[in-house]
Amino acid sequence: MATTTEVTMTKNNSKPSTQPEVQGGPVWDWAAGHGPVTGALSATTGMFAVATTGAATAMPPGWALAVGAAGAIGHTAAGIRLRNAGRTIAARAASWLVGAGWTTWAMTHGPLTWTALGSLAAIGVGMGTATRSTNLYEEAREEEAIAAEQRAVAAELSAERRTIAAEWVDRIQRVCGITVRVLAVEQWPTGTGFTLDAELPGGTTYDQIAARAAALSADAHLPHGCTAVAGPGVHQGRTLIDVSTVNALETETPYPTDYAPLSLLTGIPWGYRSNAEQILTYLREQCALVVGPTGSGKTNMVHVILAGFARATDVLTFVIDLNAGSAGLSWVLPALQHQPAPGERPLRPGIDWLAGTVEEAHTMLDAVLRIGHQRKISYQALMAREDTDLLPIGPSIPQIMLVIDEGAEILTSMDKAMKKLAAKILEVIRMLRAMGVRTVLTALGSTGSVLGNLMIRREAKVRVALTGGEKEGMDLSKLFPGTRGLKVDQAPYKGAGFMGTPESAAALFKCWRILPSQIREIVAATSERHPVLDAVSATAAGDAYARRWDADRIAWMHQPQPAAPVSELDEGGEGRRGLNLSALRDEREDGPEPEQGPVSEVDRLADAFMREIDEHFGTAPEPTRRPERERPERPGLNLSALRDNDGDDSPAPQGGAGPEWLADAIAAIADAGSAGMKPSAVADHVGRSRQAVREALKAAAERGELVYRDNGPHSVYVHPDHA
Ligand SMILES: Nc1ncnc2c1ncn2[C@@H]1O[C@H](COP(=O)(O)OP(=O)(O)OP(=O)(O)O)[C@@H](O)[C@H]1O
Repeated sequence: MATTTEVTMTKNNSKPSTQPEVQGGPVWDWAAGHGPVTGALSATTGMFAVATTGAATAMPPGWALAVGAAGAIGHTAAGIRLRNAGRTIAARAASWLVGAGWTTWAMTHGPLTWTALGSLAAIGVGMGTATRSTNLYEEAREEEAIAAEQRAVAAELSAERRTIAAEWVDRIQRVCGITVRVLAVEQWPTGTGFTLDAELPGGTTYDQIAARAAALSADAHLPHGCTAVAGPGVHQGRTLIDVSTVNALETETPYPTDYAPLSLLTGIPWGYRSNAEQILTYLREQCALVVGPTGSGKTNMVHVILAGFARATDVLTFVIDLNAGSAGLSWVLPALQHQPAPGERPLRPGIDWLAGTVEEAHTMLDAVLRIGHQRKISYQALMAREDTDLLPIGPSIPQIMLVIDEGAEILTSMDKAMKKLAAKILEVIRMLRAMGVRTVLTALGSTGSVLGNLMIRREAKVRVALTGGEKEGMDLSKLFPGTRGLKVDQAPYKGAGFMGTPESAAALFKCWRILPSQIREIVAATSERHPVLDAVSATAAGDAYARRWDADRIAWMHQPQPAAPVSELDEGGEGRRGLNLSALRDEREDGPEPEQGPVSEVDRLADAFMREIDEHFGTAPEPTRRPERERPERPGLNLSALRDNDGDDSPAPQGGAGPEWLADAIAAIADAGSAGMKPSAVADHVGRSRQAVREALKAAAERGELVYRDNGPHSVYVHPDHA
């Protein structure tokens, strides 16, 4: 009767055999399952064998009946445990009983008669048919059970969605006085919130809801850092309301380690929204402005921006960082210090040009302007052929992204030298959009004077405000005009803030954290990927560009970075930091060779680096003559790197208002926010006599550059932005 067991277990017994192969005979697989036909065949042959053997050996017929009854009971119990359908259990029990009945009858009347054989055949066919039918029925039942389970989950989900929809319809009605109809609720895959797709009542616009974002968030008891932001829907009568329920901005997320190639045309990621969606910037025609007070994560963000440009195959990045070049250095030094193994190509820096001084910045901006003008002339035919008024940017004609750290401060500086620089930056912004030169400016504060500039307002629509918990001087309404409901305290985390682009409305965002080790990895990973400046541009840029990695131009990069204290600088003159490169050059060329063993080693390395770069990558045409020595410029005033670079208390030789250190003093006072600074603290900061500082600050207040807050011995000077 063992074979009948196999018939009834067909469905659950279909696993492939794991029995080891037996050598020397037919393989008898006891674990193999049966289909309805083989099962019935196996059962009937088994019954026939038992009946003939039993008849021949005079076995008591009751035994077969007893075994059949036991099988029927066992299978009924097993069927119940497996939750088989009643009809399946009945069919299997009946198979056992009919089989046992026939065997008993055949043992009594003889199995070798036509009647016995005929009835056995009929039983076999019946068993096969019944098994097939119960199997089909069980499969159908199983499928139906799965479908029912899915329907239950869906019903539960849609019940949850319906609850959310009803709750938000009520809330919007209560807080905004607008009755919307929610058409869909989509849960974010990250599990950190949901989006409502709502239909607005006639004559209502989504910004009426957007303006009440903070009130909606409070009404919904959302955790800190979570928002309910209404944005445009598929048409003007619909709105999408993003509701974040988990604060994704709180956690520090490392820069994604997939350093895959990017293109300026398909967007460069700068960070992510509360729903973990990446924010792409499209900078073919747009400039960008990143505002972040000290400690907000601005330097980190500049590195993330440079990482994106380094990964792009159609971008060359020029960096101006008068703060001792600190933002750009991390992208140059890994290449400069790289010791290629034999046969290995030297690394190219992650940026294509770094200006750490005012002179170098002028050289760079002049070259960029020449490039732009020459591109306009030389690429006329190409643009006509391509039927476009925008230069077709790509790996063969790369876009130049000019990243200027604290660039907004240069633009608003009152200093004469800075004004000259500012004029060139503005010319680049105004003239070279079509020719593939765009800028990213950073600013310490969103001062009215930065955004008061029409050019910046018009050209820099990609805007970022890193708040990092800082409230002073953070005027989001100036940076994101027309967007209401943004509050600085929604993003009190470093690297978090608000970001808006023409494609993505201003809302909360977070920048990835990028570590120096990742910068080194990206420099290595992208070294072979950077485009080469097109010949037209390289010729226009001339020696200034071709010799940008010359030893004398990059010698400062090897100087110890922390600025020397004022006293040292004043005493020796030797201690002047790497900012004034021309000073280094002059000493070597005009006077006796100074005792600078390490510098000559540096020169040697730098020369080798320059040779290798040109040899392997041909980044620039070989210059035919030494560049004219440039007239040293007075260093600028309003940047921290230049703070200690002054000479004395006398007025600036250019006739600028106040002594040279005044801009530094004003910057420090601005940094102090609404608390302001006492003249004595300013004197300590700039290392000047109190008397001289008092007079200069007073004069600045009279010119309107500072505000004097009279409070007896606690009187302070406050920057107009914070007054
Ligand atoms: N995206 C980020 N995620 C998490 N933490 C960050 C992020 N960005 C910056 N931080 C933290 O904030 C600190 C300051 O960052 P960063 O130096 O970039 O700020 P900053 O605004 O440039 O300040 P400073 O002007 O003083 O250099 C970092 O050391 C890091 O601990």
